[in-house]
Amino acid sequence: MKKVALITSGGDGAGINSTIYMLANHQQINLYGFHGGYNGILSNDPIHLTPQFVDNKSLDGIHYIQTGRSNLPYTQEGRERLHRKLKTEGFDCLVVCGGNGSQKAAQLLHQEGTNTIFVPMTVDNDVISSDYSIGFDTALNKLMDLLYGLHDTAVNMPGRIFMVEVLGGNAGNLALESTIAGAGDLAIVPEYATQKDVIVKNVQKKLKQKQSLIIVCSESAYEDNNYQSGNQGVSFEIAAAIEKGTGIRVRKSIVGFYIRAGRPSFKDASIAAKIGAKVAYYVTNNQFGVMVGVQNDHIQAISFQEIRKQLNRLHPQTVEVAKQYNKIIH
Ligand SMILES: Nc1ncnc2c1ncn2[C@@H]1O[C@H](COP(=O)(O)OP(=O)(O)OP(=O)(O)O)[C@@H](O)[C@H]1O
Ligand SMILES: O=P(O)(O)OC[C@H]1O[C@](O)(CO)[C@@H](O)[C@@H]1O
Repeated sequence: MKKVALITSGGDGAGINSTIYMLANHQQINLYGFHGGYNGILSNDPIHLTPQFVDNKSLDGIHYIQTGRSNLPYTQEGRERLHRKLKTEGFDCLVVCGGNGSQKAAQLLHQEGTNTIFVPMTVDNDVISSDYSIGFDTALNKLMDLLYGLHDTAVNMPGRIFMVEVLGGNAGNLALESTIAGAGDLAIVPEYATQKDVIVKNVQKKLKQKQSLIIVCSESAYEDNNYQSGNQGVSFEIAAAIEKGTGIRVRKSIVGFYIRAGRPSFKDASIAAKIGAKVAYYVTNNQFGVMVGVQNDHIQAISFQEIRKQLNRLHPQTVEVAKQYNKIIH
């Protein structure tokens, strides 16, 4: 039997319960979760995630384990405390589910002696060296729902410009993918950060071709690129410039946080469950220091040493289509 500690860290992502469910149901795994990210390992009692505990709840929007952001792993001293606690409690390994920051901390802990496995989970879909992060598809489905409504109201009451601001951290994946799938007119993304006056000219040009426009703006799509995590409202500044340049009032929506949770889509539940089964395989075969993510449509483990240094980029085919149809300014 392996005694496994599990945390989620950073923002939540729909589907992660399916990963936990598969681990909890493995016959050779005794699974414990700590609420509150890395800090929770020290400050919270472990919750025994037995098959009975996780039964019938794996598709819930509320996660078995609460996530959090923590200062501890940034310092050697903080990490020492984590190592000591996990060792004292007799854990064979730590499974961390989260985004890029959480991945970095997991790598450090592993290097320093705690057996660690990492699972990519963030609506931003920007985890280094994984093509997919748990939670992205559910978030996109929620954005699609908003876009269905905007298209309808755009017909019912024509002649409007809609501006939608979406999460995404430093990555434009949510904004760009929802623009292409949701028939938006323009995506404003940090990877193609643009001056406001250029955006206004682009909008003026588009208004010569159609009456209503839907613009999807990433929360970090700031012309000066000085975005800090958690900032919201950049779309209001861009909307103000568009109003000035076109004389048309912009109807704004900051979508915010409801896309981050909820019941998982098929894709998220499916990928998360398969990742859970693969993590169980690695744990029970004593193979640690890996991220179990997605590469070329396959659930695969990649060693921490192989993880590339550069950030994930937007999907190249989506960018190609966006450029071809003038849905990003490049
Ligand atoms: N450079 C780092 N060194 C050590 N630990 C880190 C580092 N960056 C982040 N962490 C740890 O990981 C936690 C989560 O990181 P962060 O806030 O960057 O979110 P994330 O994992 O990238 O997820 P999300 O995409 O949801 O924001 C931090 O609160 C901290 O505990
Ligand atoms: O929930 P917090 O700490 O405000 O963080 C917000 C950030 O987390 C994310 O939702 C990723 O989890 C980003 O898209 C966003 O910038």
